[in-house]
Amino acid sequence: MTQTPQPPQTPHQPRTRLRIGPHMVQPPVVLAPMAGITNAPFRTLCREFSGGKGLFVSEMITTRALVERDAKTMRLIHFDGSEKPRSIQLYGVDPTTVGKAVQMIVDEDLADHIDLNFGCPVPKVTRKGGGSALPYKRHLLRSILREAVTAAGPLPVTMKMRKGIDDDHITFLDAGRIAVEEGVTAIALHGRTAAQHYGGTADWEAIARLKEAVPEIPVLGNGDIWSADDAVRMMRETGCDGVVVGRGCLGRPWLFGDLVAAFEPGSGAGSARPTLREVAAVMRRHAELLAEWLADEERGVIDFRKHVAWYTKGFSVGSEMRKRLAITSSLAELDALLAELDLDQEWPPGADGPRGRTSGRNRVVLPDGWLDDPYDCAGVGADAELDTSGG
Ligand SMILES: Cc1cc2nc3c(=O)[nH]c(=O)nc-3n(C[C@H](O)[C@H](O)[C@H](O)COP(=O)(O)O)c2cc1C
Repeated sequence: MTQTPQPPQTPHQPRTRLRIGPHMVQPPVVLAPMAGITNAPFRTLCREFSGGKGLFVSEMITTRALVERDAKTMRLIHFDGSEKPRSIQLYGVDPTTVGKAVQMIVDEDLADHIDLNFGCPVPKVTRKGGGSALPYKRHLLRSILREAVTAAGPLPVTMKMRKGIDDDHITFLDAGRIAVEEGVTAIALHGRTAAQHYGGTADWEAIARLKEAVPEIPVLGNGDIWSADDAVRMMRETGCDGVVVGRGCLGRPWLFGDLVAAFEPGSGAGSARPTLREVAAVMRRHAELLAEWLADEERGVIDFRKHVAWYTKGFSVGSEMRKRLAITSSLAELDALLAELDLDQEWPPGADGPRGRTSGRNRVVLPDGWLDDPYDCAGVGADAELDTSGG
């Protein structure tokens, strides 16, 4: 893919490796777990661009569905044979169920790394005290981490969280200390509160503060990395040990190649600027991988539809064609439509920068009295696990 040359790296080269338990992640770049997105096909695409370097976290798996061996969940935990380490993200609200899910992963050799999600801001979940509302209850957080780490044995357990519920109820520093005390291996911090949802800009200063507060373990910074330069800058500015990249990869899996290159000393790497022809080839591959994974071409192509707008962002494709692309249900149909595009278009400057969810929200819906006492022994109902839309 066409590269735009960049100035050489400054002498302040950020660290180039990250240890997650026994796993060396080199360079220290992690694909953020994204429900409905980071399934095995998408991880494969990103790995193809990164040359296999980096860490690629699965979609969020709810612990109850896992222990109940729900059929869809069992498919979601599928890893390609070449994925090493296999990194799975769990979301659970009940310490016992989380422990059982982790035990199952260990006993059945389902993964090599477990990440726990405490960042989900959706009202359906926070209303019950789950997701990003949960770390406010320090004892419950501690119990979940303890059960997970104990059951995991030698498998590293990491956690991913937001800054807190809102600016008046910040939890990440307490949660970080609790995580260290309970033997968590690394922490990823998305520099937003639940109240911010995806609005505003991520607070990288909070990442720096967490790094100071938990010097014992690696801190991974997350939020608003849209280019490889952003990743390098976040590491420099915050002192974090690695970066977690989410929305920047939507419809842009080649960003992973840029990220890896940016950490290769003296690479002078730039950013991939694919033509629409190159983008179309990636779209075709993505749809094909989904069809193979689902063992059903129609379902695969239908699942691919959500990616169309991200892949074509900024290109002159026309709203009519975008609509037609978003209702395809076979690879042949997709091929025919892609062939109709003006494939010689250069990468449009407008396609850099933010993409995916960007909206804010002001109020976090919580259970009655949730904020009264951070140290009570609150539990959270199993229905707080019902939502699977992620983080
Ligand atoms: C579509 C979508 C799904 C997500 N699903 C999850 C998830 O399952 N687990 C999780 O911890 N975070 C999830 N997130 C949050 C991301 O992992 C990440 O923290 C967030 O997007 C901020 O990083 P970014 O600015 O690089 O996108 C999701 C985000 C998006 C946009």
